[in-house]
Amino acid sequence: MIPATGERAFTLGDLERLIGERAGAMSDTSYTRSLLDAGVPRIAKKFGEEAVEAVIAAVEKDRPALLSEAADVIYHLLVLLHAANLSLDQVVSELGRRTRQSGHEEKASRRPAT
Ligand SMILES: N=c1c2ncn([C@@H]3O[C@H](COP(=O)(O)OP(=O)(O)OP(=O)(O)O)[C@@H](O)[C@H]3O)c2ncn1[C@@H]1O[C@H](COP(=O)(O)O)[C@@H](O)[C@H]1O
Repeated sequence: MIPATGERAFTLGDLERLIGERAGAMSDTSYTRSLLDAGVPRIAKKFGEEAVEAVIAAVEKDRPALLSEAADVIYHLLVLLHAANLSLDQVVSELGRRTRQSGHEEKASRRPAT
């Protein structure tokens, strides 16, 4: 059950559940459903466009725009994961696995030191 505004903090898990629910709606009433109908390549393209818009906002130091574009990026990523049959839990598990070493260590382990 997704909380009403003010009941408790909204979470990414809530958004993932909402996306799963809206996947069962009609495309004329749900943007989520219309994205899913368009397929993974189209959703991936939308995700990329939103990411570029976030990049532009960051480079222009437009914090309100970056906040808004970051929300668009996360929403479209969760729709993309849903379409690819991957869950937020799986992504979080992968992030958890990575906490065993720093990003610098991980990168260094990919190629011989020069
Ligand atoms: N968080 C979001 C969310 N963020 C962004 N968007 C939509 O993403 C779209 C991106 O806008 P753009 O202007 O970049 O793209 P566009 O011009 O509309 O699309 P194209 O012409 O490029 O295809 C807009 O239609 C936004 O409304 C979202 N749509 C839905 N949600 C969440 O999903 C829930 C279910 O939505 P529906 O599936 O539409 O009921 C909503 O209640 C929200 O919680």
